[in-house]
Amino acid sequence: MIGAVVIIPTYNEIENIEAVIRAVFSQSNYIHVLVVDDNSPDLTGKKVKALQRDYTNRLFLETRTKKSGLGTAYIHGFRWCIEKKYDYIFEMDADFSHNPNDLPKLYQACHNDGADMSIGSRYVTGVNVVNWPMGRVLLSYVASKYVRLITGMKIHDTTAGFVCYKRIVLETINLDKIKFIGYAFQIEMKFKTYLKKFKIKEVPVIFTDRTKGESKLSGGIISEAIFGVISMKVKSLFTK
Ligand SMILES: Nc1nc2c(ncn2[C@@H]2O[C@H](COP(=O)(O)OP(=O)(O)O[C@H]3O[C@H](CO)[C@@H](O)[C@H](O)[C@@H]3O)[C@@H](O)[C@H]2O)c(=O)[nH]1
Repeated sequence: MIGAVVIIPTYNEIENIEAVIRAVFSQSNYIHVLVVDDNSPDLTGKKVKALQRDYTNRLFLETRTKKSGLGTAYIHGFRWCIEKKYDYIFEMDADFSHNPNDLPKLYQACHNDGADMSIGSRYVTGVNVVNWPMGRVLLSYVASKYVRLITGMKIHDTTAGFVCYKRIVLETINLDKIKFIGYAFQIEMKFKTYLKKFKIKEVPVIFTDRTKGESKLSGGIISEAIFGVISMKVKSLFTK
């Protein structure tokens, strides 16, 4: 996976971070990792610094002062990766809900199969989610259908957070104008990619709920997604 970097946003992921970094590096001798940590009180960032000795010039850490949301962590990471001229830029959770073994499939969709954005999708063939409580599966599945309906995007998993972008996509989208921070951030990135007519390909994956640490999902994140999608669609109609 030459020219590829995986951005891993972290907040209190001390129980997962070492294993997930090692699992990513085991996929390829060329892949790089950027961790964007929000000064986690459990010292996730310190752990990453210690691991940098094992992965010189391949493992990077950006530390922000405080918890500021997943969306802004990714925007911070995107800017860093664009400046460093990586060709393929991944989004991946730290908690193994996204399986690092699927990284090559996402890379291949962009590198060999002509996609500009590939999405590790839970809903291409039914519902491929393991260990999530039924309420969360339903929320996520219904949210994806709702977003598809409102936006018109032909994507099954619109809130997916396991994504590979070609750099050109992130250079084309105006990152200053991305305003959502939670699930809605994932929807907004896909919508802007779709509006710019980039080629999007969904790659089926199995999403497995974390066994260590805690989800940062909150009520605010859900309502941001519900109302944000409508305002995003309405704005797009006026800016055509
Ligand atoms: N730096 C930083 N990282 C964060 C923050 N909030 C969450 N993260 C990191 O972002 C990743 C995902 O966070 P979770 O809290 O585990 O997310 P989730 O609820 O399981 O949501 C996942 O599924 C959603 C769709 O169902 C996705 O929309 C979402 O992006 C994510 O992949 C983890 O690595 C977590 O540490 C934050 O404020 N700052």
